[in-house]
Amino acid sequence: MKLKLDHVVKTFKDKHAVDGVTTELTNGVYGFLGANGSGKTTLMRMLAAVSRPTSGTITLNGEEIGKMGDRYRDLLGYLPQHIGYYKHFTVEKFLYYIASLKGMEKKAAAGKITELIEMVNLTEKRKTKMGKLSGGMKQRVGIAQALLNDPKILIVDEPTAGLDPKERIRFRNLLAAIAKDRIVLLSTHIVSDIEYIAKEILIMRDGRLIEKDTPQNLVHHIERKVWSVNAEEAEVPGYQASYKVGNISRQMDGIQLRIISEEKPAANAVNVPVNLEDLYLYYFDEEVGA
Ligand SMILES: Nc1ncnc2c1ncn2[C@@H]1O[C@H](COP(=O)(O)OP(=O)(O)OP(=O)(O)O)[C@@H](O)[C@H]1O
Repeated sequence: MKLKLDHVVKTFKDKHAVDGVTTELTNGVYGFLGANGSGKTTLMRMLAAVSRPTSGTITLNGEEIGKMGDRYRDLLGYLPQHIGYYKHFTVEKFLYYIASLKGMEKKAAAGKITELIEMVNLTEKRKTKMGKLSGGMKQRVGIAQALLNDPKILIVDEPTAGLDPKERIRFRNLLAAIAKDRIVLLSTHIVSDIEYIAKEILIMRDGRLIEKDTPQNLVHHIERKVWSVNAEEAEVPGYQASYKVGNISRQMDGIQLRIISEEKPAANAVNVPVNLEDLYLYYFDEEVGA
């Protein structure tokens, strides 16, 4: 299966929220990484056929998704950034409700719901009201509802916002397992969400796709640009003014700064192994995602 984007643009008045994205996606997890406002949600909504491109095309195996109508929706599972959960519904009732909206027969839905509740590890909570679940549990119900129709394309927009680290790991593992024979598109600004599971990372900035590569290649790309520097407290502001500074660790014998720089930033600077958070800092000159 191949999802192809060709010069996709979405404009709101004179704002180019998505500005000419061209790429191809096949089975596996793709992590869309970008700062707030970089256009991830706008792109996800177009991929979910909730909105249409202002110009450009999105095709699935050569057919424009906007023209496929229900045939596309039947292949699609979508967990939007904000989803209404009906807090008085139990987990099970909520899933039956979504299944009926998707046009599933009750009998088929029953088997699928049991299977999915098990898969997202909520069997003990199936009779619990949605309002009583933690954020992570709600997101897992969100994934379950998106998987009801056994979609071949799963789109999840910022799924880990508000989850604690343990819930994030669980969610990540769940997506990795799901992605075996599906296209999974995940948008996030948290590097660790996709570090281990993404086949490729797509970096978005100002509506544009500025990089698309495997995590390993992206890291390799900045290999000689990540430095560790020993400094005195008084030197820290100077480094911060001149360089992109990541971690600052204060130790017994001084301060260690992690610096992203094309050139060696100090005589005592040494190159250190790169991680994806360095990548985020390299591309987005701002605070590193949690
Ligand atoms: N309906 C709209 N009307 C006007 N501007 C919009 C609309 N939707 C998005 N935008 C603008 O388009 C840009 C991209 O927004 P988008 O929500 O796609 O970014 P994002 O990367 O998903 O950010 P976030 O993580 O904050 O959701 C932003 O500047 C946003 O203000």
